[in-house]
Amino acid sequence: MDITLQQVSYAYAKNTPFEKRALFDVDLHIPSGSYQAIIGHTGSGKSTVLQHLNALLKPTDGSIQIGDVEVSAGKKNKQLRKVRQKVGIVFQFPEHQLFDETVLKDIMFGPMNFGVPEQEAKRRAIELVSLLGLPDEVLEKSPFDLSGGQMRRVAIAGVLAMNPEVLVLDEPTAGLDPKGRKEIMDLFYRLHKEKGLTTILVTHSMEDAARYADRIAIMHDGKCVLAGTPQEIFSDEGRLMDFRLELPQSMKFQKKVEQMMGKKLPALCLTEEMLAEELARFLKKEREL
Ligand SMILES: Nc1ncnc2c1ncn2[C@@H]1O[C@H](COP(=O)(O)OP(=O)(O)OP(=O)(O)O)[C@@H](O)[C@H]1O
Repeated sequence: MDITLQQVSYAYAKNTPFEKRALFDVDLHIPSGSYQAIIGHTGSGKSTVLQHLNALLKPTDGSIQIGDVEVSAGKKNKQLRKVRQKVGIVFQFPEHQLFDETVLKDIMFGPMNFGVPEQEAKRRAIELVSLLGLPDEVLEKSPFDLSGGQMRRVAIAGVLAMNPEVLVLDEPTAGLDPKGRKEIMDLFYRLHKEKGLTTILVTHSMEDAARYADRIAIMHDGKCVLAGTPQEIFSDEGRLMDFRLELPQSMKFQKKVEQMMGKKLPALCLTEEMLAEELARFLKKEREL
């Protein structure tokens, strides 16, 4: 399901003394099956864009096409429920939204609320608990008796139980330790690859954007100022600095290595693994000469 923002502008508390314009004429096309990262400094408008992606917010000007549903200013739309079913959002600290007395009931709540039969909702919950690396025993436990990392996984299972076509992730690993972060990010990547799940990641992490995304959009002062592949986005450090952003760590290392060697590596290394491989290839070639 493609998502296209056309000239989207948004103002909070419009027509009040507190009016705050947060988005200005944002154009962005997110093709079905892609992994789109949205990056930008604090207050640049990322969360405001994110809330438009499943029509939690409607543009004050412009329009968004979400699959076959168009959401635009002033237009009443009866299909917003359909959009919310298809576009799942994992908000920051999603465990704050857990509420039911058992993990099983909590995960089943969303799908049953949208008319999925109980047996099917239960089947999904059991499958997802295992997919997220949790033991079966947690199903009958209170979500509030779990560790922070386990609660996060249960909350993610609740979003996945809706079988979304698009998964929107708002800093989904905030507050987790490095191992937990990587496990969760790798899991989302696997779901993206294996199920073709369109994935939209809102993040401050240049590393995650470089490692996982195939497209990156940069938000700056409420505008989408750049969009392209990671190679395109990270090829110009000066431009990134204009938007108060930095290169991913691997590319900073790459620059240091190139300075030490006095030679450039042929490719941009978006991850540390890529840098290690590229360097090994380069040194092998040098030895052969
Ligand atoms: N509920 C709100 N009411 C009024 N202004 C808001 C509200 N939410 C956000 N804003 C303002 O809109 C602008 C964009 O905020 P937004 O939260 O979308 O940025 P962000 O890039 O997600 O920031 P962060 O990285 O800190 O989460 C900011 O100037 C912010 O102060």
